[in-house]
Amino acid sequence: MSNLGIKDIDQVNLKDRRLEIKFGDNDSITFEDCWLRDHCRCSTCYHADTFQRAQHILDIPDSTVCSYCHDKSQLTITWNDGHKSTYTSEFLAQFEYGKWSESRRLRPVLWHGCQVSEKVSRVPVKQFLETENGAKAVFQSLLDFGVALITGVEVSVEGTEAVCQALGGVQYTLFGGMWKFTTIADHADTAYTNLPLAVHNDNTYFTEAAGLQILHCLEHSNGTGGETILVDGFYGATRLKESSPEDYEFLTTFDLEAEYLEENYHHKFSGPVINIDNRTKDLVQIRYNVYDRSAMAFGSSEQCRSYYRSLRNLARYYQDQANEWKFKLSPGTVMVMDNFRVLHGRTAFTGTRVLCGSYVARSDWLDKARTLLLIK
Ligand SMILES: C[N+](C)(C)CCCC[C@H](N)C(=O)O
Ligand SMILES: O=C(O)CCC(=O)C(=O)O
Repeated sequence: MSNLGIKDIDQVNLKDRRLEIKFGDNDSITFEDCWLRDHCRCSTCYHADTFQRAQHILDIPDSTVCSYCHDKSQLTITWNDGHKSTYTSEFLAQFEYGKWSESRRLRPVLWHGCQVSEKVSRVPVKQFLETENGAKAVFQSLLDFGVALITGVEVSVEGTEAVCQALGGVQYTLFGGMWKFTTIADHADTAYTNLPLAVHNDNTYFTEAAGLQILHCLEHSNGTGGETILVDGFYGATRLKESSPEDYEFLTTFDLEAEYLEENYHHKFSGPVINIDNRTKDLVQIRYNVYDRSAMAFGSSEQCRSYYRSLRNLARYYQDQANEWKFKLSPGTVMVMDNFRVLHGRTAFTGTRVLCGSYVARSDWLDKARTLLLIK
């Protein structure tokens, strides 16, 4: 018992078909024999160079523990078919369920109103592109608040593209890769007008909506308006859960259909407006765009009425001016937002207003955050 480090193996007991491992800090983890055999890291079972399992799940023998021995730093099992597996204490200690599960949760910091402006990172483009700390500041701000600003960017599509690439890579959609838009109707969407747009998420009609949306205002001349409005979709959903739990429940389970129609294009997807993680019940994605809802049939009058009641109750939080962060984008500052969380809109405008930007897939920006060790 003496001189044990925190994650040293202290004791191992075999009970039925599971091994209970006690660590130096009195934590204990119980592993099923099938799990242990599946997690054997020997070169027959695991390609250490590609980090992939080497055996098909159907080829892993249903074996039992024949004998085992351990010291502080590792456990070795001899299986009844003669195979030997060795596991380090460090490897095994990661799989305490509560800690493992907690380590995978994202921890968004909910916000409402313009005070978030003081918290969101504003990172000079050179620091973002060339330093690890600059990149970390941008991705941490996206993880915390769902928004980051990058300053001093060259006022051009090319200058913006360099930023989009570093955020995870330009995602190609029907709107193009890097897009530039103004009041010319290049696509069948009100974004391409000077009309106001109430806050929304983009791509509610895709099987997977874009992860990030990047917007850079290249020009706004001879006119007024065109202010950007941002709202934290997780904040409104959380408030709805407190005030009307049945509406929250409805919006997490009812599949709302959304669609995009244009000549030669017809996207359609059905899914909940509020998406939660099955395991933790944490919010994962808000899929909210009142304009892109398709015309739907309902299974019962009760379902139809619940739909209107719950969506309106959520919309009240999203339309509440007290929850808005409203500001004017200016040339040189690139705005990045998490399209799974933050709703964006704009006020009507006059004059010549040109924006450019792109989408980035969620998998691709989370990959950047993970390689920077900001998430597991
Ligand atoms: C960003 N960009 C101008 C290219 C397209 C905007 C599309 C907005 C659309 N109503 C949607 O919900 O997806
Ligand atoms: O014009 C803007 O500022 C935003 C446009 C918009 O909401 C969109 O492209 O989805």
